[in-house]
Parts: sequence; structure tokens; C-alpha cells
Amino acid sequence: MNKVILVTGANSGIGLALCERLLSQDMEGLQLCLACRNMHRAQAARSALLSSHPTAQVDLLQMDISSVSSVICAAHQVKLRYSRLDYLYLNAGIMPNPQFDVKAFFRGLFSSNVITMFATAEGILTQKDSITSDGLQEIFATNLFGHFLLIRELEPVLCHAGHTSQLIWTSSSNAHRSAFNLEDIQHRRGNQPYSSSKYASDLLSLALNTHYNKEGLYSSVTCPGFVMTSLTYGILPSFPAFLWILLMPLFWIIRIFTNTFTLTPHNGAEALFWLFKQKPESLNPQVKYHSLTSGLGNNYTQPCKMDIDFEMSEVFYEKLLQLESEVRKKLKAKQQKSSTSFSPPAGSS
Ligand SMILES: NC(=O)C1=CN([C@@H]2O[C@H](COP(=O)(O)OP(=O)(O)OC[C@H]3O[C@@H](n4cnc5c(N)ncnc54)[C@H](OP(=O)(O)O)[C@@H]3O)[C@@H](O)[C@H]2O)C=CC1
Ligand SMILES: CC(C)CCC[C@@H](C)[C@H]1CC[C@H]2C3=C(CC[C@]12C)[C@@]1(C)CCC(=O)C[C@@H]1CC3
Repeated sequence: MNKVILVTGANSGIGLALCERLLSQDMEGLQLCLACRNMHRAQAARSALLSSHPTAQVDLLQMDISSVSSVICAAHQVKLRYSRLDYLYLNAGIMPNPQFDVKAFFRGLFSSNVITMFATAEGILTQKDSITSDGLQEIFATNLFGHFLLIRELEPVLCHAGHTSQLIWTSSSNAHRSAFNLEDIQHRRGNQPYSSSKYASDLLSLALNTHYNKEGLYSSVTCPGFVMTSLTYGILPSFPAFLWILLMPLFWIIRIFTNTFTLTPHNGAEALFWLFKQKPESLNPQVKYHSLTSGLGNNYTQPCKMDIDFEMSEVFYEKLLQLESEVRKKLKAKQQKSSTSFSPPAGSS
């Protein structure tokens, strides 16, 4: 039987590099499904994968993970196409309107915290969030809630008696407990919505293991390190991409001190790829699997205990279930309203 793998945010960066790595190791037994919001970019990614692996099975799925109706519609398509999903990579993510605090960066450079700053960006990065048409905070909707809804919708193809399936999240070293508040799970009030959303994914992964392991579904969290992708290029908008490339020698030097500077999407996908080869029952639900690259350029995966606890993950899970039922009700009401406004006037045939 082919292994069916769905990857969100597969048309670029770490998601695309992961697809390339999966096909390079085992092209025959894999059925890849690239879930992307933009079908032109999705087609380009598919063509790139097929040019190096001409006989690979690569399907496309249109899905805007930040939109409730789009996720439900895409999940419906998946259930029609596949009887089972073996791997679901929850990778799509955004960091819109990043604000880089130059002063804090220079202060950090000359402090004892310099390595932590380069590894986690703690204290030097904030973002400005916006609201989606569903009334959700955009970063929360994209990085976390859309994926949660997708898992819930895909339950019938993820949970099969006598068979295991894996959920693999692309989290971040920027996931800080201090940025997350159970009373404000969407981070409406703070200025670190990205960090909050990534911490939320760490909590959710733990809760999913609590609730779904008995049904054969396992969840793990990864951190790709600092990777040069369109997400990171956006952090210094006045800095064109070629200047980032010019900084590469400096980044290689920093890598000697912190192995978190994985830099290329191929390296960043290391832990995501490593998890593909593991037995899910052998994984620890309380650790994050980090992609790391040594000063000599060797990739490896290292587990690190997360700053999370069961109680908090359970409260968060309950809140997500409640939000899920609210957004479903809203969607139903919206659909009913639009169907009545389009119904033909009484008496017309
Ligand atoms: N780069 C880094 O240093 C790090 C990245 N990460 C995480 O890695 C993941 C991948 O990011 P990365 O590869 O760096 O960045 P990219 O911007 O290259 O990739 C992000 C992917 O997510 C997709 N995406 C964004 N919004 C949506 C949406 N609403 N619906 C569907 N797809 C969407 C993008 O599609 P489109 O092309 O249409 O925008 C793109 O394919 C993210 O979750 C990010 O937070 C974590 C730690 C470090
Ligand atoms: C010489 C300077 C121009 C160097 C600037 C470096 C910073 C821009 C980066 C140092 C640590 C990086 C980092 C991220 C973004 C870029 C840095 C702040 C992330 C926040 C990207 C997204 C993540 O999920 C985690 C990364 C942590 C490290």
C-alpha cells in the first residue's frame, strides 16, 4: 500500500524541501498531496518535484488554511480521494508585518544572552496581526486553528483500527510560554502573535496525543531552526534577498556557536524528515524535535523537553473545541443566509 502524505504550505520553503527529501528517499511507495492556497504556485512546486522525480505521484489540493470554509471543503476532497492518511504535516505558517527591534538586537549582541537571542529571537521580534473574514486573528487562524479544524475534519482518514498515523507540526524556537495566555488564546491583545501561535501548537500537540493515541493517531512537534525563506526575508523588508545571501558567511560563523542556524530549507526539514522514519509509538509527546546543523554542515535531529504541562494543554484543548463549535455555527448561519437570498422568488418556475 502506498503511504499517503499531506503537507500544508508545500509550495515553498521548508514544506517544499520536505517533499523533495521524501521523494528522494522513497519515490515508489509514496503518494504526496501538496495542500496550497495558490494553485499557480502549487503547480510550479509540482513541476519542480516531477522534474527531479518524473514517476512520483504528486497531487494538488487547494486550501486556504486561514479560512474555515476552505479547510472544510478541502478536507471533504481529501476524504473522497484517499481512504487513509498516513502522515499529515501541519507546516503552513505566516509571520506578517514583523517588527525587528534593532536597539534590542544590539543590546542583545553585547549581553550574555546573545546565543539565546540568535536561537530564539526572544525580545527582538513582534508582529502586527489582522482579522480574517471568519472574525479570527489571522496568525492564530493560519498557524494553529485552521490546522486544528483540518485534523478534526480528517479524523475518519487519520484514525483507523490497527494502523497508526502521524501529525507533524512545524513549530518554532520562538514559541514562548510568556507570549501565550489561556485567557486570550488568539493573542488579540499582545504584540507577539507568532510566538503565541507556535506555543499553542506545542500545547495542542500534547493534548492531541492525550485524546487520540488510543485511536492510533500520534502528534509530534518540530523546530526547523533559522531558515532563509520568504518568511524570514520579510523580517527585514528593506533588506533585499541578495543582501541576505551576502550575509551567509556571517551566518556560517554564527552557526559554529549555535547549531540552530540551519539556513537552508533542506537542512530545516531535517527533523520533519527524521520523524517520517520513526515509529510514532516510540516518540515522546513532551519534546520538540529540533533540526540542527553543525559548524561543519552536518544535519541532525535533537529532542528537547518543551515548557508545557498537561493541565494547561487540556484547558487549551477545551477552548479550541468550544471555538470550533462557534465557528461551525457561524458558518452554517452564513450558508443558510446565502442560500435563502439566492432562492428563486415564490411562484417562479
Ligand atoms: N523560516 C524559518 O526560519 C522558520 C520557519 N518556521 C515555520 O516553518 C513553516 C514554513 O515556513 P517557511 O518555509 O519558513 O516559509 P514560507 O513562507 O516559504 O512557507 C510558508 C508556506 O505556508 C503557506 N501558507 C501561508 N499562509 C497560508 C494559508 N493561509 N493557506 C495555505 N497555505 C499558506 C505559504 O503559501 P504561499 O506561498 O501561498 O504564501 C507557504 O507555502 C511555518 O509554519 C513557519 O512558521 C519555524 C521556525 C523557523
Ligand atoms: C546581521 C543581522 C542583519 C542579523 C539579523 C539576524 C536576525 C534577523 C535573525 C537572528 C535570529 C533569527 C530567528 C528568526 C528570524 C531571523 C532572526 C531574528 C526566527 C524568528 C524566524 C521564525 C522562527 O520561527 C524562529 C526564528 C528564530 C531565529
